[in-house]
Amino acid sequence: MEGKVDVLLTWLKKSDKFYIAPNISICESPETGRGIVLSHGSIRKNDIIVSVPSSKQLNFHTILYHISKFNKELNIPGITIDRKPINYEDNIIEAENKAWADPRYGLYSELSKEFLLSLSSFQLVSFYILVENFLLPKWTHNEIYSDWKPFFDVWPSMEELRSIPAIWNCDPNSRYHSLIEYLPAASRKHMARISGLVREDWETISEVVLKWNEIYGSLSCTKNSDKFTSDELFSLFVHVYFIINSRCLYAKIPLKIEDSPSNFTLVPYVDFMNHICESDLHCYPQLSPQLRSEGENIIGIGQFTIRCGDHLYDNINEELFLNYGAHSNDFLLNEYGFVVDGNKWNYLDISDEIIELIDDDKKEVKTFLLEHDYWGDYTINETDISYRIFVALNYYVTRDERRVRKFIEGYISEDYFKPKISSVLKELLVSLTAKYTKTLSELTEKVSNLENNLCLQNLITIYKGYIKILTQHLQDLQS
Ligand SMILES: C[S@@+](CC[C@H](N)C(=O)[O-])C[C@H]1O[C@@H](n2cnc3c(N)ncnc32)[C@H](O)[C@@H]1O
Repeated sequence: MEGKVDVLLTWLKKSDKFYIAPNISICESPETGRGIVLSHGSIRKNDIIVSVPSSKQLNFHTILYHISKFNKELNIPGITIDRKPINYEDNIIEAENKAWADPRYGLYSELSKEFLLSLSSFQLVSFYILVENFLLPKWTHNEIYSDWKPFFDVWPSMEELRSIPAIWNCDPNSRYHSLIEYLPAASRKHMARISGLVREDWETISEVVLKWNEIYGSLSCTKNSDKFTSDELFSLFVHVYFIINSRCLYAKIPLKIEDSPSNFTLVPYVDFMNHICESDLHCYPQLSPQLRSEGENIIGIGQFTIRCGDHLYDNINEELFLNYGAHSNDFLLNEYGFVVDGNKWNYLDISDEIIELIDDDKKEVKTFLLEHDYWGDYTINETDISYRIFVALNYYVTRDERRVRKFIEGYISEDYFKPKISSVLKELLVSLTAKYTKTLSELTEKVSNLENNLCLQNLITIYKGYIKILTQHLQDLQS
């Protein structure tokens, strides 16, 4: 990887707008992959760690710009190449000549402005990466590579992404499909939602990808060898999808402001930063708008800079971190494929268990809770049992509409209901603890029989986190 990082830096340094602190470097570990570390000296508050020009980022705008290098009719003022009026005949001859050398002239010219603008960021970025990183080298017998190759080459392999549950579910080649049954309910729901998005996005772009694969893969003289099978293409798409999902950084995309999941950019080198649970302490991102000088072609959305937060980095080899958000282990596992021991943002979603307990035949409890907007979404974190759980149990146990309403309105405190609901609550927490302890021991036994157990270890960490939360509240109830 060291050589690939050097190539990446050489590529980035071609832009005089790229800056990198002289005292950082890349480290690599089997648990966290690549990360940025301090190599000497110190880095203090507001120091710039790395700053990447707009033109070196991959996002909805820069991709449209690059496609317009090949598709001369793609014209979106301020985003695509600012062209002089074109002579159509010359243009066709030029395109035909170039198409022999680089298939992108022909292919990207097939993409209409309407089609491109109708795609979400995820769809356009994954489509573009799939073509540039995988299809182009295959079709051209490794003669033509994308300009983004130095960036692509430092991304994780599919094997490195193996602990993401939606990959176990979507990728027909995944060896971890059997682990799905051990996913906690929250993770299972999250996995199902992401799997749905993967399939939806594939549905949208696959028509063009499969068609191009047919046409260009068949031009070869080496019998079909340049064609991917549709399963291979889908696997590659899944790989690309999770590279994007685990590395994208929030950034406003002017063409996609209304579609919040589309507001992201991929930023080389910045995407080596690993996550830390503490928020507002470590490094932080800044996006400065593009300044346009006269006659200059503007590419992209703005310079992306990472600065040092309050934490002083002054230990050699100390890792520089970014906080990806206040995320629980269920969230981190599903979006990024890792978990953190003792993650303070962990919580437990016990909606299914509470609903099973309180949903009586007459639907009396459900009707009351629905009417007051307290049906479902019942969670517990390290410090609190959610107010919603108290409302639900208070009504389930007492059926005292008047007093529960007053509790909802804040006129009656928890102290009135606590003695009434404590045995039901305790029973529930005890049974959940027993359930998770059983799953934990099954997983622990399984893990000892497996060579490569990262995926199982992650699940074990999640269940240990749940048991810790439950034990804490049981102790509180006992005291
Ligand atoms: C934005 S990338 C960070 C760079 C990444 N380590 C690499 O090798 O390229 C996010 C990925 O890094 C890994 N990662 C980030 N923070 C981590 C952490 N605290 N513990 C374990 N893995 C982490 C996960 O694989 C995650 O999907």
